[in-house]
Amino acid sequence: KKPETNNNLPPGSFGWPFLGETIEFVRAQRHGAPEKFVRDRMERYGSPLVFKTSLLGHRMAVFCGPEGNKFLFGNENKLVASWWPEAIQMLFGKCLNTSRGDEAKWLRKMMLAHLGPDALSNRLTGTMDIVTRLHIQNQWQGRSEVKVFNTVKPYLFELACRLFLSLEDPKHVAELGSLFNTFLKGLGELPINIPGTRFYHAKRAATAIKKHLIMIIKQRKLALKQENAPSFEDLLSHLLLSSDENGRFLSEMEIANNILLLLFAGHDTTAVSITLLMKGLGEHPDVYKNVLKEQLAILEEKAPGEVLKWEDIQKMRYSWNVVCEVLRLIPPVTGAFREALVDFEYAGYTIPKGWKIIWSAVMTHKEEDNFPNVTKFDPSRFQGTGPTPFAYVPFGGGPRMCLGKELARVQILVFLHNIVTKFKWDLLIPNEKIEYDPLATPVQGLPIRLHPHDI
Ligand code: HEM
Repeated sequence: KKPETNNNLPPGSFGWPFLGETIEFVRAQRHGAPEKFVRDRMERYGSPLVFKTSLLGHRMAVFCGPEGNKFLFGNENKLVASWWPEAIQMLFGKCLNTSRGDEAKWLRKMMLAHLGPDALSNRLTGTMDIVTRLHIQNQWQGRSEVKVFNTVKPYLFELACRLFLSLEDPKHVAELGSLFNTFLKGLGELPINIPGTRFYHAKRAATAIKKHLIMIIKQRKLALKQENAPSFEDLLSHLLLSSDENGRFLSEMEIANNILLLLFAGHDTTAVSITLLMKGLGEHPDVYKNVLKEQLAILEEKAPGEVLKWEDIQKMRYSWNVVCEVLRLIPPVTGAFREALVDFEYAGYTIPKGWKIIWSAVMTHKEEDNFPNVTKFDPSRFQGTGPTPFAYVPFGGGPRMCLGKELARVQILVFLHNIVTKFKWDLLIPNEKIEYDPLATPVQGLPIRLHPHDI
């Protein structure tokens, strides 16, 4: 790297050549306290609004606090644009994650037509309830102990395959699921593509997954051409049939890459969130009782066997506040990256063009200034007007805000409804350690003891 000539850079250190401060950054994540990396440096440099560092081979500026989040979310496509580390870019290929500007806008619009509130309200909520009931019947009922993360992850993957691809064949889903587990392990790595590295295995798994997806895409194309073909109202058909304003359609590989992105984003984050939610409820029996009360009131109004509807989800206000508090204390995603499109000034410092930038949910969520009594588990923080704007950002904000926020809300609440109305549970490992690799996960997968109730 050329030495920096600009002498108005934010305070901070670039650390070791090439490695920079990556080791400290990763160590904080693996110890379950990613905010420590940011907090230590803020203390060292006199609580600046931004500090510099070097991570994953890049010069970076870390923006601290709600003002930083507001600035970055409000300047997307003007001063900054979404950016992901090379390993992620190489594993996903050309897709929404690696797109910017108008291309990203078009992709988001197209996907939101299938994943936004309209689609969820009309069809998807009921489907999720049916799949969830079956899952609980097969994987939870009759068992006295389960590992929550290991149990919900395959179910959420199965659900994502069904919602996005109408793929239901258990053998095919299990095969893809196993490739996915290898793929996920490479996302937080340096892109060193030599046999034996996690990245190398992840790259091979990504190629195999995309091969499967292309085969499914080709079959669907044929099916859509047939007269009297069954109607597939899923994301895949939607991506195949939608073009931009110039009549451009996505190529088969672009569709495969985007579906790979959604399968990843659509199951791993929610599996982690549900696991953390079960942990939170296991630790706070009073909160569990209030959630149960709300969910029973919804259940009592339904005819036997009737599935959940969009209106039922809207009634789960207290339950959603509880989920929000879980995502505040342990945000599954620590934050995300941007790239400076031009040289610009922030908080009196220059951020040079090309530098990468981090916004951090783990930091703002754990600041006493933003959340009084910050370590207390208190869902009532989300009543009324809620937290300070831009302090609570588990899904990001602005034009690149999480595309699956609504889908995640429905997935989590549908699961919560079904699980609390059937079971109470105890945590078998109190204070089980959480590790970020790259998402927040209890190291033993959260083993619990189940106590079914008769309702
Ligand atoms: C509780 C669960 C979830 C959390 C905490 C979460 C969090 C996030 C975060 C922090 C970002 C980065 C935003 C940024 O770059 O500023 C993001 C992006 C994204 N999420 Fe989620 N997510 C969740 C669930 C989902 C689901 C269920 C989907 C499925 C469809 C999804 C799809 C995406 C996509 C496609 C992006 C990229 C958006 C873009 O670049 O424009 N997420 N998510």
